[in-house]
Amino acid sequence: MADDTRDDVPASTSTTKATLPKTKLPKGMILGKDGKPCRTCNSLADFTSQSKVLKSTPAITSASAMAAVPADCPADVEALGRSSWTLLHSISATYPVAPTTQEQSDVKSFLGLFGKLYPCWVCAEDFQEYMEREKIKASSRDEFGRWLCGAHNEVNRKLGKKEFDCNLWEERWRTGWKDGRCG
Ligand SMILES: Cc1cc2nc3c(=O)[nH]c(=O)nc-3n(C[C@H](O)[C@H](O)[C@H](O)COP(=O)(O)OP(=O)(O)OC[C@H]3O[C@@H](n4cnc5c(N)ncnc54)[C@H](O)[C@@H]3O)c2cc1C
Repeated sequence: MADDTRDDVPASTSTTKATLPKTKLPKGMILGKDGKPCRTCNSLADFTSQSKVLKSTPAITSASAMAAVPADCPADVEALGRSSWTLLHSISATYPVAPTTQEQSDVKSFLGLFGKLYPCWVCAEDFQEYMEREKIKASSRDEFGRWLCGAHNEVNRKLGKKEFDCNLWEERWRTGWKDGRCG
C-alpha cells in the first residue's frame, strides 16, 4: 500500500520551523506539520535537494529537479499555486456582476474553508492572516476580482515577484487580452 510519508526523514511532532528535527536541512526548507518533507510547501528543486541531504543517493539529479514537475507527479508548491490561482481567479471571473447576499456569503465561506484546507500550511496560514487583515470584498464581480488580485499580489510581494496590475484582472481571467491572442 502506498505510504503518504517518507521513511528517510525523522518524524517530529513539531509544527513550526523553529523546533524542527536536528537534521541539516537546506536553507528555507519547509517541513510539514508532521515534521516530514512537505512537497506541497516546497518547490520540486528544494524538495529533491532535501532528499539529497538526507539520502546519499538521490533518485533525481539537480538538473531534473529544476525542470517543471511532470504532469503525473504530486504537485509541488508552484504547480499547486498556479492551479489554485487559476481556480480562484476563474471563480471571480464567473462571479455575478450583482451577487445576492447568499452568493456573497457562499464565496466568503468557500475562501474561509479554502484558507484552512490549502495543502501548503505556511501558505494557508499567511492567506488566513491576510483575510483577517483585508476582509473579503465581494459585493460585485469587479470588487471580488480586485480583492483577489490584491491577495495574489500579497503573495507575489512575499516571493519577490512583480506585482500584477489589478486594472487588468478581467482581461487576464475573463475576457482575454485585447490583442486577441486568447481567441
Ligand atoms: C492562497 C495561496 C497562497 C500561496 N502562498 C505561497 C507561499 O506562501 N509561498 C510560496 O512559495 N508559494 C505560495 N503560493 C504559490 C505562488 O503564489 C505561485 O502560485 C507559485 O509560486 C507559482 O508562481 P507563478 O510565477 O507560476 O505564477 P502564479 O503566481 O501562480 O500566477 C499565475 C498567473 O496569474 C497571473 N497573476 C499573477 N499575479 C496576479 C494577480 N495579482 N492577480 C491576478 N492574476 C495574477 C499571471 O498571469 C500568472 O502567470 C500560494 C498560492 C496560493 C493560491
